[in-house]
Amino acid sequence: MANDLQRRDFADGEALAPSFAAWTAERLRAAIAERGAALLVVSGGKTPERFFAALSAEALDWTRVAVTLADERRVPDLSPRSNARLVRAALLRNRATAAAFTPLADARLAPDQELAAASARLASLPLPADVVVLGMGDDGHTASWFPGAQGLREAMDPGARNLVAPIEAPDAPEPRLTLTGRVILRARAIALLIEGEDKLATLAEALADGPAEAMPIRAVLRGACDRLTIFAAGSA
Ligand SMILES: O=C(O)[C@H](O)[C@@H](O)[C@H](O)[C@H](O)COP(=O)(O)O
Repeated sequence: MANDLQRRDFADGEALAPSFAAWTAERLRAAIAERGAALLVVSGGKTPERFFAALSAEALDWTRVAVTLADERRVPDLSPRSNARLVRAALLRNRATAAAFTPLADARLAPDQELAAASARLASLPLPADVVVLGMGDDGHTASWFPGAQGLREAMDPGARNLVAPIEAPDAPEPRLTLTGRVILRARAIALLIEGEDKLATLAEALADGPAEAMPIRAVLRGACDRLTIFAAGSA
């Protein structure tokens, strides 16, 4: 139930980042202690950069941490819109240099081959994910679960047949790959990172009644509420 959601509020993104990094690191340490490995799934976009910087400095056995992406745009590796590029530049540094990063997309391949390769790479990771970090767009999308996307219902399904799904949506500037509900909604812990008044308003709207297809973040708010923590800041 939405009322049971765990939520931590901060004045701004600068105050949020170190607490969120400490929270994430604690879960990764616990996973390593429990099963000798940890899987961290992160989102791209603009918001997580400060969090990535704080997390990269956390002391933990990064050699045992696998990192992958919740979604990726179908762009060349060096494109400023590549989420892999952001992760390499902002997270895989300092202590986190030792983590093993598995990118999702490979825009050099034909779409079918790219999807097959991404699915095989995902299947080789130590699932279930210990922490999935999600963002949210102003339209209520999360990962690449966009309103109006073809195949959205299957992508959001915790029982989805596949771990990875291709997404094309009217509001997504380029084709994408996204993890499905089978990975995201079955994670041990999920964190939703929300910064700015506009996104807080979008979140309030998503918490109200309405179809998940209209605001896909609802699939997370409803389908993983027992494992979800919202990290929210009024300004970036
Ligand atoms: O690759 C992506 O676009 C994301 O994974 C996406 O789901 C993102 O988290 C939101 O769009 C928020 O993005 P911003 O942080 O840029 O607002």
